[in-house]
Amino acid sequence: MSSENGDIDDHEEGRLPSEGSSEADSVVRHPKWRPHHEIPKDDPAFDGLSKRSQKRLLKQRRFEATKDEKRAIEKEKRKLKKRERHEAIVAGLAQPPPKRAKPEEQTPCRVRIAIDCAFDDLMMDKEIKSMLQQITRCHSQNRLTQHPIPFTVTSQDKNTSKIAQGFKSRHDDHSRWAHVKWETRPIEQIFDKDELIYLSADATDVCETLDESKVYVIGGIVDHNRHKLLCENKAKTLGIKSAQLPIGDYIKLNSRKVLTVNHVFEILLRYTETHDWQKAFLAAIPQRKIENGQETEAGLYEQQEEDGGQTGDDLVSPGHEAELSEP
Ligand SMILES: C[S@@+](CC[C@H](N)C(=O)[O-])C[C@H]1O[C@@H](n2cnc3c(N)ncnc32)[C@H](O)[C@@H]1O
Repeated sequence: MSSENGDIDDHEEGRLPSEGSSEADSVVRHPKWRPHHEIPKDDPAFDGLSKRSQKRLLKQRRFEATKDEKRAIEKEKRKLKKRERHEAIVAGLAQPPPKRAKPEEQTPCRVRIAIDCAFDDLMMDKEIKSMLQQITRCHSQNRLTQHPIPFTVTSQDKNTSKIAQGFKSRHDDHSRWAHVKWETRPIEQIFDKDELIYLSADATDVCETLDESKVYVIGGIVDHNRHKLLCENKAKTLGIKSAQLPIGDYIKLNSRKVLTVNHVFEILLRYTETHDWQKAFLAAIPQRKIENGQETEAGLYEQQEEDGGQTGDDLVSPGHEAELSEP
């Protein structure tokens, strides 16, 4: 962009700084282009690295340098949101979040869910972390309702499962969570194939209702769609029926309809309460993911989360938001 005196604006993103060369002035770079001189020449950590690795290291350093500041900003934002929500509740403009139910006073649903955690090897460490948080959130949702859905987390051998090890290192007393079973065996060894329905956004069949004699399997993976058709293919290989949620019949999403484990879990939970898919989707899927700004209630219960006040969205690491909508 030319400034008033006709010079090239060096700050315009994607354009080379003016260095007197008319050729350089006319070259338009990719918006993510940054000058190479940012890579420190006298830092031995960069020696011998490929350009790509140098950039990665630089990016990591920038991230480390700004991490605390960004966290503090996020914390402030959360505080503000919490205050706003409180004020809205006091003013009668929003509903107070439901209270946690005591396990002994809850009546579990007959519908069952299994979270198939046999995909550790396909996830990076931060994705494993995200998976732990998503499972925690499923449990948190169960604690807020009178009729929780019992769920089994499968493939949880403590010697081989990164998820099991992750929970252990968090000193979480997860093994005592109400309405949750931790199974070392894989799904196909625990349940009869006939009672299993593998949920998959890629399935041809659509889940019209929830059948109390079935176990609905959610693929316990955060993969940002690197592994396309993963669960659909697994269901086929095991000879298990698969089905997708009827999202398209009720709401329009801004992007693809692959959801996170906790969102799928919450949709099923809300459906068992209301028997209304539309209400279930609007209650569980974040507003920004829904086209035409249909009012959602997603996040209404966030304050009561056990996972450090994180919202479902927070559970997705930066740059990985795609999976909410999905990749
Ligand atoms: C992040 S997704 C996994 C995506 C993975 N690439 C795949 O192909 O299965 C996590 C799980 O949520 C469930 N899920 C997500 N979106 C769904 C949808 N629209 N319908 C049914 N199940 C869905 C599936 O069980 C899926 O395995």
